Amino acid sequence: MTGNAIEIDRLTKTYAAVGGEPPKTALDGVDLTVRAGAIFGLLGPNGAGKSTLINILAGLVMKTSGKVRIWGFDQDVNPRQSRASIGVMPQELNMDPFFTPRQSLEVQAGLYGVPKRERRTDEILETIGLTDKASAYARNLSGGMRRRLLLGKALVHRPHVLVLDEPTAGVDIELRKMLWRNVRRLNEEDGMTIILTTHYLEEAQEMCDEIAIVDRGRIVAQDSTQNLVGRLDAKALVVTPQEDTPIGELPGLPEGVEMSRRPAGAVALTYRRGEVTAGQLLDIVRAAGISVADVRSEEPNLEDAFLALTSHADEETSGEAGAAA
Ligand SMILES: Nc1ncnc2c1ncn2[C@@H]1O[C@H](COP(=O)(O)OP(=O)(O)OP(=O)(O)O)[C@@H](O)[C@H]1O
Repeated sequence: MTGNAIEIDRLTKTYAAVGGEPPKTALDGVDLTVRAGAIFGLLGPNGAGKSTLINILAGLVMKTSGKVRIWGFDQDVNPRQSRASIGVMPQELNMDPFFTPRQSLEVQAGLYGVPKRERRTDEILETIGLTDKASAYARNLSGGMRRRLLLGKALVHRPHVLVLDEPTAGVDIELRKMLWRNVRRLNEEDGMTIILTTHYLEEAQEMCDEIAIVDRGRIVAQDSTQNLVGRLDAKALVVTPQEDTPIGELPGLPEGVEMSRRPAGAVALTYRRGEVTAGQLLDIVRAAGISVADVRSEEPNLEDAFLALTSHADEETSGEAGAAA
């Protein structure tokens, strides 16, 4: 497919009231598209609605309203085809302790209606590095092995779209590397579209070519990783003055340059690339009679972008959110 792997229009989910708790709106009008062939990151603070979104894609949670299309198939119109187009590696490790990895993969393939001759159980066992544990009971597998088995189960029906919900939460470095190697290979060699949630921003920055940030049930940003990082106040020049020339006001700062205070009398001047240069800012500082003791430049990263978009500082004090980048 050359178009979009996922198209979501005005998706809402309200969980019904339970035990004195009011109803909870977990998704509030989400519009989201994921390009076929992308490695797409879904980021957001705890409780933002990421799992709800993924579980709706997986067909595990019923949406309240809105449209979901997976690989071109509308979930309401073609539920079987849309379900067959997606594989989900869930967060939790619940699996039947009396199944071996081989049996688990076979049962899963059966559930998806994959004919026996088309099953790729050995190949998947090899991919997830469980060939020598193929006949061990799941209860005897380590946490890392169980997680790999969950990945294997998500692959039995050769889905076009693979969704990974926090795949590397709490796993060791070896397993994390192995998972990412597999994900990259599935994306590059098999052309699989990958959607993942992670709390590790560095990982998202490294792995994903596109990212959506979810906050309180809404998408607050969706862009290429590069643009997302670059579109916030792109750089900050941190200037520390000599003690005898503290920095007060800085007349002549161009519009769009923000000044925020740092420890030891320093200030951070946040500016956008292309609009002004560090040299011009330093000239303005010197023209204000300030002797510069130290100057350094800060590059933004995904964490800055994330914090600026989800910090909610705008509710209390307007305009502070992006100033620390
Ligand atoms: N079954 C449920 N019944 C009622 N409320 C729920 C249910 N599942 C989730 N919620 C609520 O919906 C909101 C979104 O939860 P969700 O699990 O989708 O967030 P998340 O972004 O995946 O968070 P985390 O990163 O902690 O997994 C939260 O306020 C949560 O308490």
